[in-house]
Amino acid sequence: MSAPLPGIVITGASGRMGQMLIRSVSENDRMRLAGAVERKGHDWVGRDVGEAMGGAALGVTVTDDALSVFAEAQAVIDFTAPAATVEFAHLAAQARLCHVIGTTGMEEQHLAKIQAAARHAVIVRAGNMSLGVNLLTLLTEKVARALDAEYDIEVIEAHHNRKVDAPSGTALMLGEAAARGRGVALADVADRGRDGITGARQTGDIGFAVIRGGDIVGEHDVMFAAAGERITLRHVASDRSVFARGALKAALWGQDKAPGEYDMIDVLGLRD
Ligand SMILES: NC(=O)C1=CN([C@@H]2O[C@H](COP(=O)(O)OP(=O)(O)OC[C@H]3O[C@@H](n4cnc5c(N)ncnc54)[C@H](OP(=O)(O)O)[C@@H]3O)[C@@H](O)[C@H]2O)C=CC1
Ligand SMILES: O=C(O)C1=N[C@H](C(=O)O)C[C@H](O)C1
Repeated sequence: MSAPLPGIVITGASGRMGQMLIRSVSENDRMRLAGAVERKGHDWVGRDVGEAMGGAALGVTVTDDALSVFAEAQAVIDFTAPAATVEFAHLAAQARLCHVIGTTGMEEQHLAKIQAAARHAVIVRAGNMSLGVNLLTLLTEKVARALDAEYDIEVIEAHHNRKVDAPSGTALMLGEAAARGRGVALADVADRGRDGITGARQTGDIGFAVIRGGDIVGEHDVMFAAAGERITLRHVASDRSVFARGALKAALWGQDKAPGEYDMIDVLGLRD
């Protein structure tokens, strides 16, 4: 008899990523959809998640009781909001299932709680789950290491008009990679908001610029600008399925790992 397929729970089921993940999990023959979670009072709670999405029934009823579905599953994929993710991390640690976190906009207080939860369960967290962006972080680090501070580093990101956090999680990942390449701490050199008489750019700063508009899925440039030349590394996501693909891979990868916090570089086997 073959082993049962790992059961996957999706939180924030009605969201842009939630719906993409429900579709991806239910179409994947290496896993089964084990639950769909929405917040208390949401009008999807109590409905079949496939029907709530406007399609065929999937045999999974949306619940607001996360722990009840976590207890019967092997992984939860969570693209929601920082406060919700901290709560889910606590429940996932209780149920000892793998928690894949795509949520961005985390502050220190959220990260500390997630780190505590990772003592009891596997957590895979990344501001961007796509293969392309994770490769781009490695390239960014390498280019930043090769160039001196005469090359001004600017990270430019563009997203849809519903996005609530800025700079994006991906932009911050790329900024961290550039800072690592330079051998500095991003917190010491990040320039995140320019407006008015800002003074000239400080040598060594890593600047961030943010665009919000329409239905842009996610675009990121890392620019290295010097006198007489400019290098730009670019990633363009045109479909959210690239994020879902990485998240599903992470959920399977996490099944036999020891408790701890991991990222997509671990999942993709790209760590030196
Ligand atoms: N790491 C990656 O690769 C990617 C990360 N993201 C990140 O994922 C997150 C979600 O993005 P997106 O899908 O576009 O956002 P949406 O706003 O479309 O979806 C968020 C979902 O989470 C739900 N939610 C919020 N709080 C709770 C809660 N307490 N309990 C249950 N559900 C809750 C929302 O419900 P409600 O509508 O009721 O508020 C909503 O359904 C963002 O942080 C985004 O930056 C996005 C794409 C890729
Ligand atoms: O909110 C989004 O949409 C996205 N968020 C992530 C981020 O903050 O970088 C990843 C992706 O760019 C889409």
